[in-house]
Amino acid sequence: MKAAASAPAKVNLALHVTGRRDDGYHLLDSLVVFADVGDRVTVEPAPDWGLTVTGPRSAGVPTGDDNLVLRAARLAGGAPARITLDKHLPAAGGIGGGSSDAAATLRALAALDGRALPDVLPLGADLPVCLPAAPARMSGIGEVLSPVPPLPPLHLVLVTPDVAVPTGPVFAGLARRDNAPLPRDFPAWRDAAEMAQWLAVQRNDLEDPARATAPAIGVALARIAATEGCLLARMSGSGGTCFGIFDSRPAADAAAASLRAAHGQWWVAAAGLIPPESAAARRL
Ligand SMILES: C[C@@](CO)(OP(=O)(O)O)[C@H](O)COP(=O)(O)OP(=O)(O)OC[C@H]1O[C@@H](n2ccc(N)nc2=O)[C@H](O)[C@@H]1O
Ligand SMILES: Nc1ncnc2c1ncn2[C@@H]1O[C@H](COP(=O)(O)OP(=O)(O)O)[C@@H](O)[C@H]1O
Repeated sequence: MKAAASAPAKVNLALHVTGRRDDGYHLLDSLVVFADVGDRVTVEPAPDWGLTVTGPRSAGVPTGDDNLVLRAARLAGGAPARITLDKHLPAAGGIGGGSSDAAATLRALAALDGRALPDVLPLGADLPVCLPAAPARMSGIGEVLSPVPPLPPLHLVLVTPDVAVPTGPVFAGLARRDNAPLPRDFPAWRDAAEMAQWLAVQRNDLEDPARATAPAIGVALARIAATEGCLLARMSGSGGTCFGIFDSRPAADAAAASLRAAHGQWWVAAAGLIPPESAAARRL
């Protein structure tokens, strides 16, 4: 018997850094959504824990105990399983690959034999939001999740220039750590254009330090913004994945095709959002 779960790409539509705790972790205020592209995790009972990493983005992904998939599975407890991780998302890209994989592993193990999903695991600030994989306002250092108004249909183009951007050094490069939070109340956005307008006055405070580390991010943002129909171009997480917002799938597909043609070494994907609370969608 096998069970599988999808690990959708996490996208920080806005990410404000509002402070820093005594332990060095930063306080965040972020609007997080999940795209319908991602990795896939399959589990099957086995005498011992094991991991195989496959797929077009498997190169360089750890295959041992340092992979978040195995760490999450062991910490959650229960009977061991053989885990296959099919990697489609670029690692170290600001779209939560490792955290989303870890969350998908926990969902797949729960589907396999009914074991409980742990509430808290010491596995990274992004894991809590990746467990439900639903749109959320994320604060604290990532552990405080609150609901957001229903989102309008959004079509994204995700672009990872050919750079891996480690998260810690980007936080360390912040010029200010006491930036303003997102507005207290979020409006009910009626369509993609209205949402893009609202997001345009929000920020990703990690963009400047990430661009300083990896200038290709600035190039990607400019190229996405210049595609036809792009309503807004921004960076997700600590980068280097950037995204454009479009109001239709054909517009997103056309932009993705032109970016792919011009930048063969970039990872480019057109995507929609996974429907909130949809377990079926998470099994993509
Ligand atoms: C920035 C965000 C935004 O969603 O996304 P990514 O760029 O990783 O996708 C996350 O907060 C990243 O979460 P995650 O990747 O799980 O981070 P962790 O492993 O916990 O931390 C890696 C390093 O980032 C810094 N860090 C992370 C989160 C946070 N709130 N404050 C921090 O200062 C710390 O230096 C830490 O050592
Ligand atoms: N399942 C995994 N997929 C990708 N990277 C992983 C995984 N498990 C551990 N890692 C390590 O975590 C680092 C950060 O990767 P990732 O979680 O994809 O990035 P980000 O935090 O920028 O979203 C990688 O450089 C890699 O060494």
